[in-house]
Amino acid sequence: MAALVIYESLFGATHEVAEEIAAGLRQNMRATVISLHDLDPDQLPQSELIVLGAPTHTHGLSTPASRENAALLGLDGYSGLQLEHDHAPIGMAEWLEGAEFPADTAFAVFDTRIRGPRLLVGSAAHHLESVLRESGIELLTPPQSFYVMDNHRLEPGERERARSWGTGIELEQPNPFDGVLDPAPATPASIVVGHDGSAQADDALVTALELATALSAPLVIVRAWSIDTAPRGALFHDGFASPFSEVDARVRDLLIEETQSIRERHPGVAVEYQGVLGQPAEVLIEVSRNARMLVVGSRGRGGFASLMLGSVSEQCVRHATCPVLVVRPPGRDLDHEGS
Ligand SMILES: Cc1cc2nc3c(=O)[nH]c(=O)nc-3n(C[C@H](O)[C@H](O)[C@H](O)COP(=O)(O)O)c2cc1C
Repeated sequence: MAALVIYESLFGATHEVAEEIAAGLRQNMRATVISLHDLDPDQLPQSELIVLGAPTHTHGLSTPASRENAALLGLDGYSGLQLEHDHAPIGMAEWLEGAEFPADTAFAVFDTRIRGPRLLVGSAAHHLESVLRESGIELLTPPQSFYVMDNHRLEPGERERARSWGTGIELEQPNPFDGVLDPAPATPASIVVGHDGSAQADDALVTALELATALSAPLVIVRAWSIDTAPRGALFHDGFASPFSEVDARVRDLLIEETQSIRERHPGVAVEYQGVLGQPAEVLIEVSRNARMLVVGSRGRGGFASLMLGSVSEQCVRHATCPVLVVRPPGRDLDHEGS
């Protein structure tokens, strides 16, 4: 999840607020702060959330004339105010006229202004809201104002308020289970084989490849994963939880790597790989729903314990909707195992 806080600021107050809001946002997502004048348009499509902030000038967003007045104030030497930029050719209103945003971007807006009834002092944030609304964009959260004193500096406590407003902006998180409990079903001509990385899964794979060769059938090799069995380092990066689709891809890569030497013995078989979050039997039954056959090892990584609890192969035999072949390890007598 990434947010971009874009601000316009003449004397620095809106800039300060933008930094605090970004610090708050970082509790939940990555956040970058950028002045309107340094913005690279390529940054816009990379952000799920865009927060826009501007100072209130003459009741709304700044205009060329109001910025000129601000520049005079900043240059008079008495006010103690320093301009953020020597030259600020455009303001938020002008920039928005030419800006293009990806359709699914979420927006929030804020301003800095003098404390007082909005009808009297105006609000750049409300102006921003109506400009965005004209383009069909609705805000994620109501416009927010942060107050400056007569000297244009932030009132005490406003930085803290800005930070907690940032923390409170919540994007609707994509459902991490979207799609994952709905793995792609194998085609009716395919043979599906489960592979959990165990020696017995290798045996099942050898048999499945032999059958696929004999029947000229495509093969789907499936590995189910859970939080406990996900590859090391796949669940988090840079301190953020990876989307499950990314972990699926890592599991799939590992599956390709671990089954390569066996697969190479049957170069004529068309093979597809799937890494899927879910309970192994459920995933295998789902993928093989319409398939020609499901092939599983008699035991997976769970060994004896999983056999006692009802092994994957047993659940597949009971519940799969296609024929199931359970491959015994060569030269072993299952009747006497574990006793
Ligand atoms: C030309 C000019 C016009 C302003 N008009 C308003 C106004 O109508 N309402 C208001 O609340 N503040 C007004 N202000 C005060 C600004 O809101 C204040 O300068 C701003 O919040 C400071 O933010 P900045 O440091 O990021 O530029 C005005 C300031 C300037 C320089």
